[in-house]
Amino acid sequence: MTFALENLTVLDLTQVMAGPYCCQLLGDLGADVIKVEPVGRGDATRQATGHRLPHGESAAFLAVNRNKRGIALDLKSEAGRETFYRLVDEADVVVESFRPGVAARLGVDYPTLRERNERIVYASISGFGQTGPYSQRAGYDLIAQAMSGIMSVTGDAGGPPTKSGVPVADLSAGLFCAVGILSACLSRAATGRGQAVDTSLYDAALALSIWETSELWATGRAPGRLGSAHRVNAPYEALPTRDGHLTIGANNERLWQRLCAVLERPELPADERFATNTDRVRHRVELAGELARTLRTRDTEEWAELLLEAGVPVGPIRDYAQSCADPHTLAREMVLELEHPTEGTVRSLGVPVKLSGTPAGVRRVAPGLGEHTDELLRATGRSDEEIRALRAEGAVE
Ligand SMILES: CC(C)(COP(=O)(O)OP(=O)(O)OC[C@H]1O[C@@H](n2cnc3c(N)ncnc32)[C@H](O)[C@@H]1OP(=O)(O)O)[C@@H](O)C(=O)NCCC(=O)NCCSC(=O)C(=O)O
Repeated sequence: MTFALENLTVLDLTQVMAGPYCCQLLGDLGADVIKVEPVGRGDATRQATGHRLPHGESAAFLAVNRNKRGIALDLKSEAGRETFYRLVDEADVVVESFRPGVAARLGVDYPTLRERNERIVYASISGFGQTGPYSQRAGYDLIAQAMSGIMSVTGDAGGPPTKSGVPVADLSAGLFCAVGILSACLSRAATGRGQAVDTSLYDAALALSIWETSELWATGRAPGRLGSAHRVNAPYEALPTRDGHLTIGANNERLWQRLCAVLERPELPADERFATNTDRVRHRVELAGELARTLRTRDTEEWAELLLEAGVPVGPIRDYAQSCADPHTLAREMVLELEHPTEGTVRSLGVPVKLSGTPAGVRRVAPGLGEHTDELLRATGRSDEEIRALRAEGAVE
């Protein structure tokens, strides 16, 4: 076996980011992912205004659709739907991220597909889930971050509500969905039956809010914004140096003592305001002021070197140009260079899970719209003549 999921066939009906990211992850781990897109336009991200590579490809589309083959089907036509059903007969997993109700209208909902293939694992990603008062609403990452509470705790105290810089609701919905799919596949190995997997951006965003909800339930008060600081540990935040900021995470007694030793501030651990972690959290602003007073005497790099030598977890704040060029990033294969047929060399993020026996890998760049339509139709038993007829009636592209 070369790849962990090489025996898994996934039909990817998803669009934009959360669903495509989930399916790409399965593809990175070796699944045969077949992206099924509408004829003519494809996934909205192909067209969306956004960053274009020199020959016109959407950078965002390429970023979440590698390791997939592509077929374009008009699921509103009978022939297109029948073609999809043939793919379902041979597939293990279907993933969709339509607005709830759309899959049923298209005839690709779970009850319909289960009739064709009772082993199918059917995963849905939606804004708010398949049940509950908001289930019929469309959803985006921004809305989930707002309504879950994430925006109320992001940003500086006293500042405006802020969205996380990366779409955490989308990405975590994709990740939770992948965990759900793999769990359902393991369960199917024992029972022979598939099941539905229901994940949403909203549930995922709330599920990430571990410290925040534990604070709410422990204190009875909704937590507020803390900038870069931690809710229950101190010192643990970005602190100013002579030329910038350094993030310092000295959130146990040993690390706290070492930090004070490197800063040559032995009076701080003796100060009763800072005696225990609870005291330090309570007096966090004063503590940050004390630490900043010393940290401002040297540059970020100098402090980082001294503190790392003492084993204190610290790091400078960098932009993506810096992090992507870091030798450590490259050593961990977290930036890959792939060959695209029209764009030449394109960069892509590496896979953050390293499997020792069946390592994940990138086998192909994102497909063009309908790039593998013919080969996939042939695999479902269609003759060249039938393929021509399907294409002529607009059922496939
Ligand atoms: C993303 C959306 C808001 C986009 O809304 P819409 O543009 O209205 O798309 P919908 O899903 O409702 O439906 C798309 C329409 O395309 C039709 N459709 C889709 N595929 C096909 C094919 N293959 N053939 C024919 N027709 C098709 C489908 O029937 C619908 O038409 P009709 O049948 O005629 O209605 C919604 O899909 C949604 O809430 N999705 C779930 C959550 C999600 O994944 N959100 C985006 C995460 S990314 C994100 O947040 C971010 O990047 O930021």
